[in-house]
Amino acid sequence: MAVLKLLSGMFLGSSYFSSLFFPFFENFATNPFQSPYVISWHEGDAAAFPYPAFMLYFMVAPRLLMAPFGAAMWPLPLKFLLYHIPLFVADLTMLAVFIRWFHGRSRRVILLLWCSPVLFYISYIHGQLDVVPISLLSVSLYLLFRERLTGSAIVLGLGLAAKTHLVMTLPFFLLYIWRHRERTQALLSYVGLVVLTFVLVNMPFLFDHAFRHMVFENLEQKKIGQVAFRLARNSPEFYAIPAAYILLVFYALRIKIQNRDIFIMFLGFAFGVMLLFINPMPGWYYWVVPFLVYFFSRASLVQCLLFVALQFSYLLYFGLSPTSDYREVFQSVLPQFAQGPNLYTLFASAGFNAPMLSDGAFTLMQTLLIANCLWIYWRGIKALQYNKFSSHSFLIGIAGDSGSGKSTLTENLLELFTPSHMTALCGDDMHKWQRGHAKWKEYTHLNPKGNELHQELHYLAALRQNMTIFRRHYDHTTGEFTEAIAITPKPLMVMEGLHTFLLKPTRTMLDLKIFMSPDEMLQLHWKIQRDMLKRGYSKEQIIASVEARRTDAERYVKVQAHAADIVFTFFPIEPIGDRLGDLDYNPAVGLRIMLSNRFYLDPLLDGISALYQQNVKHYYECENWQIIEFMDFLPFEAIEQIGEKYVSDIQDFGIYAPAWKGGWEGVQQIIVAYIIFHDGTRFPEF
Ligand SMILES: Nc1ncnc2c1ncn2[C@@H]1O[C@H](COP(=O)(O)OP(=O)(O)OP(=O)(O)O)[C@@H](O)[C@H]1O
Ligand SMILES: O=C(CO)[C@H](O)[C@H](O)COP(=O)(O)O
Repeated sequence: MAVLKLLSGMFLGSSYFSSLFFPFFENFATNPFQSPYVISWHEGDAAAFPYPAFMLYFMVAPRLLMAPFGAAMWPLPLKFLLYHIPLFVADLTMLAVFIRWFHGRSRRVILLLWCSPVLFYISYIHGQLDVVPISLLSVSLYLLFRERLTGSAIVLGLGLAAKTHLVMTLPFFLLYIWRHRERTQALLSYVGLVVLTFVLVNMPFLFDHAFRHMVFENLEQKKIGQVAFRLARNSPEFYAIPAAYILLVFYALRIKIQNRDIFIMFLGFAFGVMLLFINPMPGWYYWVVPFLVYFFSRASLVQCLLFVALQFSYLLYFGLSPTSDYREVFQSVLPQFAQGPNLYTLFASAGFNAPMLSDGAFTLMQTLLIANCLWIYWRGIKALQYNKFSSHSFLIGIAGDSGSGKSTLTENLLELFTPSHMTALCGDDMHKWQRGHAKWKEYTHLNPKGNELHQELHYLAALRQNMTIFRRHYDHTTGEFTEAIAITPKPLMVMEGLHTFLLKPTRTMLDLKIFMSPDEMLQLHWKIQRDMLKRGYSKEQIIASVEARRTDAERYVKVQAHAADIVFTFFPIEPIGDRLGDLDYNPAVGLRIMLSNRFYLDPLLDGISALYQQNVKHYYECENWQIIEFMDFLPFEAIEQIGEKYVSDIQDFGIYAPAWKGGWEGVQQIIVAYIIFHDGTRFPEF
């Protein structure tokens, strides 16, 4: 395919390429210190090159590099080849981005994107340059989704400096950044960098009247104002395309661009609007096809037929249109054939109704474009609506005794789901009194009487209704409460504490309940280490406090295990003995996971067993439970591989580089994430 593309680029090309772009590039290549925009302008060729400077530099780079090797005298096909190398590089770059996005679906991406007949025709037969800005757009998006905002802004600025149409994407970028960062400063720096890059790249030409006229006031842009109508005879014109575009931006504002799919769907729509309303140039379809590929890469083969039909109708229409260049593109290899009448003229002279054929093909193409857009709408928005996180936060409760590993698990979940998708609340914030208060002699921290559990219930109910709450925090380093801080609901909320499922209504409200129940000695060992290092207690104080709270731990904390959906039990592989509390002793541990038998985990467990034979034991116990035991530690690479394969929904959720951990912490992340995204949580308790 690569060879075919380059060969085609060498020998074929419409007059756009050969009569407009090619002489323009040659002007610049032979005289790089004189503005080719000014030359074309003086020669009356105002439409020669409607693109800003980055497109010029990028397209002419190989030709300039080859200048010392006599490229000026090379035969035409070789020069054409030089000018197609940048298109080829852009094409390959976009393919690389898509392959990164769709791990495990590279064959489909290669088929739909790299082998797309429409994209092939546009770049290597017709000779339009749209692959360059679209490829830069895909790189900018790639960097954005990896949270590399600076790189993304610079590449978007370069994209704008390749084709100004890209400015249409900017509002969607900003909405996405706002959704993820919620900082005006992030927006301002992003826009600033985009504009700065654009200005710097174009600086050598910005003061030319010729450049400004050719780039900012060209015929293509004027087409945007062509679709207009007057509501009354003397009323002003109503421009349909800007109106449709503004409505689209408002729609994006309303539904909030929260993940990659929705973002890309809006870009597809924004360009789709242009194509639908204006009689499109062949190259314009480059603005929508890659976004369709994005969605069809994950569709069934039957659904892909819709996309195939669109491409077929495109080739049909641009073959039957009165301006078809299907013969003209052969001008440098078969000049006589190229000058012959095109299909439209042939049909007309053979007595067929050529205008009707052409209009019919146009109608088919545009209808299929609408159908394709509706399909990606369904894929992007409807999937979001069905998604369990769209209407209210998904609440995860984590309960367990002091030092049982609640905060550690919460931290690992927070790293995986990121603070833009998850917020954690700590139950200790609901203690009634600060450290040292006389009441703590009457009640232990494990006694519900020492905690505002009903207030916590109100907080949870408010968050569930998407309301912001104001809540103080208990600072363990000072033993004091902080000022109340605002907590806004996120799609995932973790509530961790000693009594998270003690009240019945709280239990009912939680979507997933996790109980931490490590081996007693291990828990004591962990608690001693943590409280000595982080909370300033001595080993003796800690042991005395655990003893004093033992009855309350049994009565109020451990009883919650029966209400859990998942119970994690860590145990030491060897007895801890007299090394209890040694700060430098980290005992090797195993993990036993007890889960409600309503979760269907076989696909995940079979997958893990296939990867790591003999590692997983899975069995059912009593009437409510199933047990998973891992025989061996799973290294980071294994967790990452399992996560990629079995928790791929995390990408639809907007997390494209999940922070998996190795070992047991990774296993906990996998189990929790798998259950969140899979059907287990869809079934209520019967
Ligand atoms: N999976 C684990 N592997 C190794 N160490 C762990 C693990 N989980 C917890 N620990 C150790 O136990 C200590 C206590 O854990 P953590 O702070 O998460 O408990 P907690 O239940 O939140 O306690 P508290 O309710 O008192 O705040 C941690 O400092 C950590 O060193
Ligand atoms: O049980 C506890 C945490 O779950 C703590 O003992 C309780 O929060 C009091 O903390 P501190 O000793 O730092 O004042």
